[in-house]
Amino acid sequence: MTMENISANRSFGGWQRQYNHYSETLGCSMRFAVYLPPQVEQGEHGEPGIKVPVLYWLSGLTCTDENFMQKAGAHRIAAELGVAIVAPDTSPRGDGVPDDAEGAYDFGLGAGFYVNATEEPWAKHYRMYDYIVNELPQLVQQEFPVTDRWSISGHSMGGHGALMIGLKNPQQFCSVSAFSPICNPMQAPWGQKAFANYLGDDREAWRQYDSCELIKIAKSVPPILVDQGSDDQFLTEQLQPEKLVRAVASSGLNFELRIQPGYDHSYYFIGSFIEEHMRFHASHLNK
Ligand SMILES: N[C@@H](CCC(=O)N[C@@H](CSC=O)C(=O)NCC(=O)O)C(=O)O
Repeated sequence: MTMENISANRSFGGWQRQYNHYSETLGCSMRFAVYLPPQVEQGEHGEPGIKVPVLYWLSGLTCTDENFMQKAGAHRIAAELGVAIVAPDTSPRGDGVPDDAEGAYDFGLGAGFYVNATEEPWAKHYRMYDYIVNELPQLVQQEFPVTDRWSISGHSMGGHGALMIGLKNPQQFCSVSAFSPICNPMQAPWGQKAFANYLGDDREAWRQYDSCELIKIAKSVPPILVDQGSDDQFLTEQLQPEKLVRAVASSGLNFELRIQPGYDHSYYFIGSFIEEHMRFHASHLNK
């Protein structure tokens, strides 16, 4: 696996970098961003750098690897805690990758929904589940000074991705968190559109990617933290956190959902609580 460094910026004593690489899983060139905290270069007293744990961040509809890194304000706290952040793109892209005919923001490019598509013309490239769970972590482990302690978080479509991937891979992630996740995509317009196109009409095939369905059958899951703004414009129709609460009820799982009064769906909300999520993840990554 080879990759090309396309940007590098000093940030809070560490480095924000972007890379291009050819993804065999997705059949196209992909860009991702990584924040490496100062600890990888040098210890506090001049001792050699160390390997650090990783937080994978999955972004929402219309995003690339850049939204979170530029808008969330996570670098300062990642630098303090000694946690690397990896932010992939939200779909395959490039020549030959099909898009929604109308260029809709909620399907196709920028809207991979973190599933492995089985329907044409999507099945060849739209394999974001395998990319996030397998190919990208392998590349990150190979190329960066990181440990095998990983957590996962995300926003909206990426919140769905983080919850779903964490629930399906409890051994791989030390903790899971989400901002404003699409909790029950099988029952939400964004999810129904994506799943019908990527997975076909058989709703049984949708269950494997729906957090509410997965949580009902989960035996052990990593600790989960969810934040949801009470004034989120997508709350009732698309996000439906009450369904997640209902699915978790009486399960005994380590799960907390907090409704944050007055907050909306934007990165101002993420920026307001990212420090708490980073500290939550660090407490589990460093166990
Ligand atoms: N119509 C809007 C919708 C796009 C939007 O709100 N995207 C959110 C994620 S929504 C769920 O996955 C987002 O994170 N946008 C990027 C940002 O930097 O705010 C539109 O087309 O803008």
